[in-house]
Amino acid sequence: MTKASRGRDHGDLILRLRGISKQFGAITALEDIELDVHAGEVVALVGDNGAGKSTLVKTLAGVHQPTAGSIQYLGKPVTLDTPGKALEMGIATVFQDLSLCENLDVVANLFLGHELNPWRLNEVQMEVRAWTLLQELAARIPSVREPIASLSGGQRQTVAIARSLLLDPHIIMLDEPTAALGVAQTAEVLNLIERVRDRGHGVILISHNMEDVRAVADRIVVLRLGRNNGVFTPDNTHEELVAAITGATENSVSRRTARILETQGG
Ligand SMILES: Nc1ncnc2c1ncn2[C@@H]1O[C@H](COP(=O)(O)OP(=O)(O)OP(=O)(O)O)[C@@H](O)[C@H]1O
Repeated sequence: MTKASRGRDHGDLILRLRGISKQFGAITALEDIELDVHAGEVVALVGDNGAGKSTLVKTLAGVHQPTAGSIQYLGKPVTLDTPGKALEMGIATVFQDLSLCENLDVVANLFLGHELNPWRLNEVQMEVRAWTLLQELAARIPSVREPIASLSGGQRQTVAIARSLLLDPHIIMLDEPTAALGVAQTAEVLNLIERVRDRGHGVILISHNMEDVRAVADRIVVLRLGRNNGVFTPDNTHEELVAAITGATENSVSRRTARILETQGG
């Protein structure tokens, strides 16, 4: 679980996508996508409905195979054939449905699917490990013996994120982690994302909420109609982001660009 176990340093390039395209029959979901993710950074992936965010995440999660392009992972070209392979290589995904078992407690959910793990932990060891991890993440879970059904939306998201960290992934992808959460719970999840980043994981955050994105992202990658449409930082204005997302031509960015061109033109 330690950083050293995967030999990762903040700033290391973990993932590099070049020219990634994905066709579903006649539909082009992704075209010529570029994306870099470094250790210890939060890259937000934003775009309107149908922009290709889910397709890109599923491609990295080993669910979809790209039709064209290359994926470099830790400096080597890789093929992510299956979800199992992506996970094993250190690319974890927390999908929107969270895949938690309502009737099981936090410990059971954390270790669900890890039955074939090398640790072979007993109940007590699992409980200790669950507590340690949640404490490291400063997660506000009342008790690890609490069934998921009694937790809030933010706490469920926390459990799902903690579970994905058990195998110490290099990359963790979060699909709309704050959707349907209230203000306080959203703040809790955003804090958690920062702590995940501080542990040196590369975080890919999909969100429709620009406030959340601007609060935690180091870089904001905009997709539009399946293509890259700019890389921004939280220093960019809301209008600039919205313009890139919607492709609006008459907006502050286009006006500013026009002014600059006019000045340069004399
Ligand atoms: N399995 C599939 N078969 C056919 N077309 C698909 C499939 N999955 C996605 N698409 C299409 O690919 C395009 C990109 O969809 P995708 O779900 O990746 O967008 P998105 O940015 O995640 O949108 P949303 O925010 O609505 O989830 C859309 O036109 C969609 O209809």
